[in-house]
Amino acid sequence: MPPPDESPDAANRRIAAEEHARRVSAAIDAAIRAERQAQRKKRIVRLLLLGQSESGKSTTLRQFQRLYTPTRWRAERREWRGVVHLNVVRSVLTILEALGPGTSENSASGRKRRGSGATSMLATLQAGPSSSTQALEYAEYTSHAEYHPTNNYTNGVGNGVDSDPESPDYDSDPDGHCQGRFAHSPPASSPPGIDVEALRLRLLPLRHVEALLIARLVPPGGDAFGPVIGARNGSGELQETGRDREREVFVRPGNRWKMGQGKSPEREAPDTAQTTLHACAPAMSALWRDPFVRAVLRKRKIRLEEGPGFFLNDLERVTGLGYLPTDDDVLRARLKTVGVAEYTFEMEVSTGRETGTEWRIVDVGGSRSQATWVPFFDDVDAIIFLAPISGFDQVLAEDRGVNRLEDSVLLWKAVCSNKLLASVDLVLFLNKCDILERKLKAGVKLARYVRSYADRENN
Ligand SMILES: Nc1nc2c(ncn2[C@@H]2O[C@H](COP(=O)(O)OP(=O)(O)OP(=O)(O)O)[C@@H](O)[C@H]2O)c(=O)[nH]1
Ligand SMILES: [Mg+2]
Repeated sequence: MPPPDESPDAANRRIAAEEHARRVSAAIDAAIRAERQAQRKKRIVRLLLLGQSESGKSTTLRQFQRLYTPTRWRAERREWRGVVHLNVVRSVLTILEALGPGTSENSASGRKRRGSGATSMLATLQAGPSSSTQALEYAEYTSHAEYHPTNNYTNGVGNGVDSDPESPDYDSDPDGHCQGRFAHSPPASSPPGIDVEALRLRLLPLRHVEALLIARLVPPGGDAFGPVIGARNGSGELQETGRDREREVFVRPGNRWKMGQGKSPEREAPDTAQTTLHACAPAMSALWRDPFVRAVLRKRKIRLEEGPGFFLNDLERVTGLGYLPTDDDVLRARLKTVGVAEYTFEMEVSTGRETGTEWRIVDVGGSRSQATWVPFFDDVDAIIFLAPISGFDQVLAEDRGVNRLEDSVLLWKAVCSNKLLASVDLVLFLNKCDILERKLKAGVKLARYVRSYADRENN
C-alpha cells in the first residue's frame, strides 16, 4: 500500500520505479524461457563404454577428459598421485611375496624344502658362492618350478599372467635361461647379490603405506566406495584377507574418491605415504633391478611390466618428494572400477560441428561379477567397446580358466546380437596394440593361442 501521506510527486516516482522493476522482472523471465528453450534444443549424446575388466574403459574416459576438459583434468591430476603410489607399493609387495616368505615365517626346516621360496635359494647362494652344489640346487629349483594357474602371483593391479604353462619365457634375456646364468656365469652384482631379508626389513613400512593409501581412497564407512583388499571390520578398520595381493583395489566410478583424498589432512605436504616411499625408494630400486629377483619373477611368469599400473621403471621420479603425476602417469595408473557412473562433458574446447553438444559417457565396471550392463542400454546413442588384443595369451583375473581374447569376442558377440541395441552405433576399439606389438616382436606365437590363425606369419 502507498503511504497514506504520499505526495503526488512521491507517488509518481514510486509508480515509475515499480514500472521499471516490472520490466526487469519480465526480462529475467524471458531470459530464463530462452535458456530453457536452448537447452531443449541442445543435442545430448550418450556413450556407453563396455569391455572386460582391465580393457581400458576408464582409461578411455580419462583420455576424453584430458582432451576436452583440460582445465579440470589438470586440476585433478594431483589426486592421482596416491593411485600411482599404490600401484608402486603393490608391485613391490608382489615381488616380495614372489620371493617367498621371509625368514621370520620361514623356519629352518621350511628352508630346506626344495622350492620353499626364492628367499631360501637366494640365501643358499649367498651363503657360499663357491659351492657349485648349491648353485646347482638353484638351477634344479628353477628348472622344476611349476606353473600353478590358480596360484599365480599378480601385482593386484592387473597382471601379465600367462594362460599357457608351456609358453616360452619371451621376456627372458636373450642370452638364455636364468639357471644357466646362475650356475655358470653369475651376473656382476651377484652372488652374493642382494640381501633379500635386509631389503624385506627395509621395505616393511610399505605395508603401512599401502593401508594408508587405501584408507585415503576408501574413507571409512563410505558405502559409496567399495570394500578394498580385505574388508572393514566392525570398527571400520581395514582387515586383510587371504590372497589379498591377487585382489585389486577398487573404487566406485565418479569423483568421490578424489574428494575423499582432498579432505585428507595429509593431502598437502608433509604426506606420510610420500615421505615413506621416498625413503624406501633405494631399497625398492635395488629389489627391482636385481638380476636374481628378475630371474625368480621370470620363472614364476610374473610380468609386472606388461600389467597395468606399472611404474617400477620410474621409481626415482614417482617417489620424488615433489612428484606430481604427468598426463601419461594418470593414463597409465590402474584403479579398478566397480559399479556405474555417468560423466557429463561440457566441452571446454571447440569440437567443430559438435560444438554445443553435451556428451554423457557411462563408465561401468567390467569384471564378470558385475555383468549388469543391460539396464544402461536404454537411451544409448553409441557404445565404445574396448577389446585389448594383447590379451591373447592371458587369462581373466576373475576366472583363470578363461582366455582374455576369447572373453572379449564372446562379450562383443553378445553386444552385437542384443536386440535392445539394434539402432545403437557400435564402435570397436582394439587397444593395447603397443603390448601386442611387444609380444609379437618377442616371439610369442599368436597361433599357439588362436588356432585359426594357423601358419600365417606372426606379424
Ligand atoms: N600399454 C597399454 N596400456 C593400456 C592401454 N589401454 C589401457 N591401458 C592400461 O590398462 C589398464 C586398464 O585399466 P582401466 O582403464 O582401468 O580398465 P577398465 O576397463 O576400466 O577396467 P575395470 O574398471 O576393471 O572394468 C590401465 O592401467 C591403463 O593404463 C593401451 O592401449 N596400452
Ligand atoms: Mg574402470
